[in-house]
Amino acid sequence: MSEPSTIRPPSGCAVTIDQVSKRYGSNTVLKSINMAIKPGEFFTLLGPSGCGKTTLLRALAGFHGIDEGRILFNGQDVSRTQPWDRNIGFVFQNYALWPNKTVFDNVAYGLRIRNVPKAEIARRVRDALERVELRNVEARFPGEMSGGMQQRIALARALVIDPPLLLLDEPMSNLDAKLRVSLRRQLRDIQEALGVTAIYVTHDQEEALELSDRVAVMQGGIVQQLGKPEDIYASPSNRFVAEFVGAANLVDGVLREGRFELKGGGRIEVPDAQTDGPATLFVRPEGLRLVDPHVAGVLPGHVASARYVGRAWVHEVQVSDDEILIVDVATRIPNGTPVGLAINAPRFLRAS
Ligand SMILES: Nc1ncnc2c1ncn2[C@@H]1O[C@H](COP(=O)(O)OP(=O)(O)OP(=O)(O)O)[C@@H](O)[C@H]1O
Repeated sequence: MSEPSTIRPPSGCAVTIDQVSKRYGSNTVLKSINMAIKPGEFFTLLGPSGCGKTTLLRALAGFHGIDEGRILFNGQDVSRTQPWDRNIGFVFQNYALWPNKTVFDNVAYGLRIRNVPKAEIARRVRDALERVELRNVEARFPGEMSGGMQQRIALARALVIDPPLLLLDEPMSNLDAKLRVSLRRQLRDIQEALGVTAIYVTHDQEEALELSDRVAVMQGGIVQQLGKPEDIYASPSNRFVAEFVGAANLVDGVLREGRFELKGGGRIEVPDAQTDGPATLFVRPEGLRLVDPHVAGVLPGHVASARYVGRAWVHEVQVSDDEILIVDVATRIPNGTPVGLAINAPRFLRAS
């Protein structure tokens, strides 16, 4: 093992992932990953099950090694540094609290192994619990507490050592929807107040978009797109990203002289389209408007179905035998009604 190299800058640390690859036998689960995460950034690894996001997070923590590449904290190579010398806070999906230890002992653990004096431990445990808005719970046991409280204790335990880097592996996935939303906000407030760098793993696109400064969308051990939530949502770089980060209409066809001709028939005016040729139209449901089908340049169709999702009625509009587009509308329109579709901001992906 190399000499102890506890990395402890005053606030959030910069994380560089440089050409990192990881194999399990013949299965390469991380393929030359490159990322530069800024100090104090809230950065999310988003992707479906098996894409490699947990493997990457655990490699950052030092829980397992990497086969190629380097991991740098504030410019310092930690690829071979043991987990306890990386000085990171880690929050697990299942909380990983010790059931037979009190809340105090759970939170104090990281300080005790660092030989912090007793009085300071008491103060820092109290401060960490207050930070997650838990008071008078030190003597209780995790099993007596709700899932949301247990996750806040796990967060307090990660933060008590004052880490420059906080790693979180699907920490909300066992909680109900309402609690997830309130905990998200609390987590983001705490992260910003402390200035700690956070790297968060999730398969929940809504969570990723709401929480993050930047998101890396992963699939098959590769980063498909890395950017700000609004850019990834509005301008996905390919079909996978378009479909993974929200509802998407993706329609194959040909661009010709300011019009998009759908493969299955029908056309729509797209005066700003730059190039002609085969293309895939990409538009979110909220980017389509229902208009009079007789207006020139709109795509005619009829309402095939509608379902209520709270914020809107999601309508399916049949525009050809094998093409259905989805559009958000404030009120329900009966099935079979002839409608026209107009596009607010069409974008085109390379043809597939
Ligand atoms: N210890 C291991 N031994 C062998 N293969 C593994 C091991 N851990 C993970 N894998 C494989 O590596 C790939 C990536 O797994 P990983 O857990 O990183 O994905 P993930 O995106 O986090 O998915 P999930 O959300 O389901 O945890 C998967 O194919 C998985 O089966």
